[in-house]
Amino acid sequence: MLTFIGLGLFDENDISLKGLDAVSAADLVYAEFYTSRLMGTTIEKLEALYKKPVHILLREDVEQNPDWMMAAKDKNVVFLTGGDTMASTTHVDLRIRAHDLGIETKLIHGASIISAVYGLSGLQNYRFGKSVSIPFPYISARGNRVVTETPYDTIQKNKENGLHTLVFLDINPDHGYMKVSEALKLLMEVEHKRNEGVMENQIAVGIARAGSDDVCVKADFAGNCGNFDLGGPLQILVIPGELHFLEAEALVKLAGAPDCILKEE
Ligand SMILES: C[S@@+](CC[C@H](N)C(=O)[O-])C[C@H]1O[C@@H](n2cnc3c(N)ncnc32)[C@H](O)[C@@H]1O
Repeated sequence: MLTFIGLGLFDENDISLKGLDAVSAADLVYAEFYTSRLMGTTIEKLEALYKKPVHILLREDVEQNPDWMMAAKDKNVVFLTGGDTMASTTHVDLRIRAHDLGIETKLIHGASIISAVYGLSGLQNYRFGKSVSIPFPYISARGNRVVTETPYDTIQKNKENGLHTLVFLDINPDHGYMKVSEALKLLMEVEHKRNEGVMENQIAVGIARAGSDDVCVKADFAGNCGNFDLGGPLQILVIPGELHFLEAEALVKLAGAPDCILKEE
């Protein structure tokens, strides 16, 4: 049996009791932390809680050579991830691979950043369009710095349909954890390059450290990048589309957005 377990949002105590029982009963424990991280804990703390070793998988172990899962044919193997267990396509792919190998699978869910965003911002889940990820800029083969423009386009398309965009921020071994302020600067860079003037006067919502006691939620105009200094990681960004009056009220009262967004209604 291969059991996929979501660890929740912040530290070792965010796992469900069901999840903890499954880890305690497991013969082998694997985890990946490249799609998300639990910033409030360490591998040592997880191992102390589970009373067994946790084997950390690299991206290639998960996406290219998941041969470790063969043990699940006759053992209880658990696979741990930050957040919920199936919130990334990678994990669905892994489950399908297990199915094709004749391995039985089971899911034990955890709190996800996706639903935490709705609660923390007051933005309603049915008003979100396609989500997007912003990667760190990279240097092309010709030596140019390249800023990916797809996130900007997706945000504009969602906005045309009145929809909000959830923007995941890059976690990268070389660059670290992207912050909301950096993401906004990258979006603004695309905007200036295209000479379009919509982003600056657009409300943005930044959320940092969801699930911790130190959670921070801030809404302001995207042009005020300096007001989005939210402290440490992890961070996530939302670019709202049309605001329902309750959503606008929540952003003003719960996230410090300027009052003028209420007058737009
Ligand atoms: C690709 S998503 C993976 C989502 C995860 N499987 C889940 O269900 O929560 C990871 C991104 O979500 C955001 N994120 C995840 N946990 C977060 C947290 N506790 N607070 C703020 N942002 C978070 C970050 O932008 C991070 O790079």
